[in-house]
Amino acid sequence: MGLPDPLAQQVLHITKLAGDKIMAIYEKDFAIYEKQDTSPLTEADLAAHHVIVDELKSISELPILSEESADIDWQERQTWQQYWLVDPLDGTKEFIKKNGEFTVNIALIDGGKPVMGVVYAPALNKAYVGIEGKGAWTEQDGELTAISAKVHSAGETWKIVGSRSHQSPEIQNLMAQLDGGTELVAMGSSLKLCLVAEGEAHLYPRLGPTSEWDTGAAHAVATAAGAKVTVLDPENPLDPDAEALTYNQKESVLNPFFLVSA
Ligand SMILES: Nc1ncnc2c1ncn2[C@@H]1O[C@H](COP(=O)(O)O)[C@@H](OP(=O)(O)O)[C@H]1O
Ligand SMILES: [Mg+2]
Repeated sequence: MGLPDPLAQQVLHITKLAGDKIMAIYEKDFAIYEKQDTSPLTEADLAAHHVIVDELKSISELPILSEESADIDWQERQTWQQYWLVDPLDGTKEFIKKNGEFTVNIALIDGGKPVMGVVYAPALNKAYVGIEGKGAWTEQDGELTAISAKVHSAGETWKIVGSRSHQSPEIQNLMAQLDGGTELVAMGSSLKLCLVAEGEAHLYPRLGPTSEWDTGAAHAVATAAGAKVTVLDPENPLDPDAEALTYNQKESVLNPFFLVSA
């Protein structure tokens, strides 16, 4: 049985096409690039971007905002009710380090909210899909498995997702406010939000810069799996009334700090 939404099925297919382009470059010996002007990262990023844009245009007339073509006027973006938000290759450090934790990200945003998203990690052969009101799944070798965020229960060790690339005193501070032990789970790219979506972690506090395309798709997966993605105030990191993270509501595409919580 496939996904309960033909559009999501098509988007999943598109992320796979982009993943194939990325893997063809990832599997090369990066040393061959030393004598060229280009880098494997740029080549993989652009190859994925082009296939995603071509394929999305063939199935939909909605505008596309991709990290690789993000110079679209705020004047124009303000007119968008729905659009595709794309990060063709998230986790560039992970790609270069060859640890496999990089992703292809496509989100459908409607009225500032991610309503459908696919995150595909080609090197891990694993995809995450979230569809508002219908649920969230992982997909591996054609097999779909429903996922859901798992709320922390009393006495359990808090599993907190952290960046492989940066740590901060604010995160230490947040961890000090939690009752019970804490364990840090390291992960690269948008897979960090997916860990909360699939119940492998309770919290992902992001106290560092990200852009909207870094989070849109995984945000859709997380919320469809029952998690929350809210704006994080470092002074009050566990505020139960924190507002949802939104998209395309301001000129800058930078996200505020945010918290993903099961
Ligand atoms: N100064 C900055 N401004 C905007 N985004 C930034 C940033 N520094 C890091 N990021 C974002 O954080 C992501 C890496 O996060 P992490 O280290 O947690 O995996 C990067 O994704 P890319 O790898 O796609 O560039 C990048 O988009
Ligand atoms: Mg990115």
